[in-house]
Amino acid sequence: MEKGGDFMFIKLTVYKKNGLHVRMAAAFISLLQNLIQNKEILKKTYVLYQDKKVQVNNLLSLVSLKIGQGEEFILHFEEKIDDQIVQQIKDFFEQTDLEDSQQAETDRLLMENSITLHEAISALPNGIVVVNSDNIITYVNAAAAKFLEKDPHELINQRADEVIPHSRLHEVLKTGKMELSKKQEINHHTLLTTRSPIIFNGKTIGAVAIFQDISTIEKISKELNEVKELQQRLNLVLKSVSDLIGLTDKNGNFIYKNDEMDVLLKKLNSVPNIQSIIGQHEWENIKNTQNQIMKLIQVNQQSSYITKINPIFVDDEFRGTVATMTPFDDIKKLLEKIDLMEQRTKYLEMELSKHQGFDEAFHKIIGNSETLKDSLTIAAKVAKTNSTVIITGESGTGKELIAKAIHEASDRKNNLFIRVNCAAIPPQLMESELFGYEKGAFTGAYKTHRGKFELANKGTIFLDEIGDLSLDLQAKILRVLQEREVERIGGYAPIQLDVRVIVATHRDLKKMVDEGSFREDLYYRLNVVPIHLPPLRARKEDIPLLVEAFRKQLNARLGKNIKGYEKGFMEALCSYHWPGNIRELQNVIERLFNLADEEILRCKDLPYYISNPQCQENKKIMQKQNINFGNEVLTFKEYEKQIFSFACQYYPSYNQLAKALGITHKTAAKKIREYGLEHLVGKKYQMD
Ligand SMILES: Nc1ncnc2c1ncn2[C@@H]1O[C@H](COP(=O)(O)OP(=O)(O)OP(=O)(O)O)[C@@H](O)[C@H]1O
Repeated sequence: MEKGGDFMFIKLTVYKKNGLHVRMAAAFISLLQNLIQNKEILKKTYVLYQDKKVQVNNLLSLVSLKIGQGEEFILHFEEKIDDQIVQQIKDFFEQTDLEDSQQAETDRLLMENSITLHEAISALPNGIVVVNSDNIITYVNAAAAKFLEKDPHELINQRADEVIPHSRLHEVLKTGKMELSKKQEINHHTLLTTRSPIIFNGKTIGAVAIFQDISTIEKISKELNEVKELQQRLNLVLKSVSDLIGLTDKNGNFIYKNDEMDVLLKKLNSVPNIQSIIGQHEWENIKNTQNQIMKLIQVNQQSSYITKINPIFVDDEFRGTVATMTPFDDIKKLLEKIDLMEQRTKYLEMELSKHQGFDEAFHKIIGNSETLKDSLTIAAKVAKTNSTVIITGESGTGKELIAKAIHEASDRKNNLFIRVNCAAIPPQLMESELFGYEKGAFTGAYKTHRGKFELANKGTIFLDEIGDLSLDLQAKILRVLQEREVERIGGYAPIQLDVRVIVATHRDLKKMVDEGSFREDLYYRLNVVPIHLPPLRARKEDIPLLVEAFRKQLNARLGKNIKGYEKGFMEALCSYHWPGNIRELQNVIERLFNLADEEILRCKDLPYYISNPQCQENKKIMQKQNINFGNEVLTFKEYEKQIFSFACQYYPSYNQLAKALGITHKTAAKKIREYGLEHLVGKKYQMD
């Protein structure tokens, strides 16, 4: 025994056959508890064996030292112990058998320890499986049974490798080597398994497997990885946007800012908080109202930003803000670009519809001028509807041609296109022409006659020269347009109609309305889709195209083989002002075809007034000089007929003729009809 100050070391030898076995260790602890009543002293009493040091009153620790027979160990007190006690301890190790009282106390201690140990192991969250040297399971705690999804009694006495997937305990039994923290999956649990041999007296008497469930940790770590990945992605996104983005804490200090925001803050050279950008007032506003703000903020002289600040509230508590700023110049430029693109798209759409959109019905309308294409674009669009169309333009500009094309391009194309020249039909016949009559409605009505409107049912009626209709008939037409029904003269019941109405005029209807010669209500009824055809002189680029088209048509029709034109021919045509428009051009070309002996059209064959533009003004004078009244005095009617038969030959249209004679278009049409001179109209116009 050694004593040093308060320290005491007692050297003891274990003589018992099985060394310091469990029962003896329990008896030893029980003895010490009896001898040393002061628990504090006992707590500080240790057993030193080889290089290990354990508390003496811990049975498991003591037994785990595995002190064998004849081996020595040191009992170390940190307090001074009575010599008597020391002697009793020594005696205990020298005595051979335990006394009865010692025996009973030992059993109690052992029992207590075993139960405590069992409870502790059972309650462990880690699974524990113990096997004997034959790899038969001898112990399973509740956690292990749960991982294996079996009752403990189903596992006890079973071979471990038969009931535990990848048990490997037999390997541990074989090698005697510990396997530390090996990962394995058992029934959806991710487990870290430590397997160690149980060695006693140098022999492997069994093995123990300890399973630690790391499923939750695994899940958390996976989630953590995902969060990390997400964060990295978010960082990348925030870095790659050109907007300025930042997160602030509740004091406005930036806790995150992307590079662009960083650059701005550095430029501002002030405290790096959001207040330095939006001002203290706005900041207070956000905090108090919990509202988002979106403002154009001029940060410095050069730059302003569309700034959006969203407050972050958690459980009604203000936690900070998310700020995004978009350079306003960028947006302005973008808006300008969008505007430009929109304009371009519109232009391209229009161009496209001009080139592609026309129905085949429009292909016979020759011309490439913008003005004509604009008119055709409207015509092609309106063809698909049932709207009333009014076509205006000088005589010979192609009003009827367009009206027909609209009909041909419409769903009505398989039904009739009925043309009514309102200037050519005498007013007294007009009503019966338009609306028809019942048998016996008036003298001479021997049978029922269907009017043009009726004939055009399901098709199109084209009322040419609508401006020449009497006010009375205008009212009747208006009724048809409103009611979509006609009543034959002498008829009793109205007839329902489905007619598409297209009207045309060379007159200024608006002016006529102002003058009271055209009904205002009808004017607005008709003016739904106006299409204006420009005169040929306003689209001279179409002349070569038209001439070429007429050349081909006439070659085919007249069996000729005119191949081209003399130099200067086209120029002469283009410098003429074509008062009779395309009809006049068509007639001139046809006349040249008749005159041509060669394969080309020559300038010398052109009418004098076309090849010599300076003579055009003299034409009227020459015409006037040509009137010959003779020596006989005739009746006024006969003179009138002579005047009309002379004059109408020199003008290609009623309109021009009327202008030349200083009368209305209507009167001119009436007189020509009256004297049956229609076949002479424009006859000498080219011949002059
Ligand atoms: N763009 C064109 N392409 C080919 N031929 C055309 C074109 N425009 C008109 N024409 C032809 O010119 C002639 C006159 O056309 P249309 O009768 O349609 O004119 P309009 O304006 O109705 O005349 P008006 O007012 O005297 O009745 C027709 O033979 C027609 O085929």
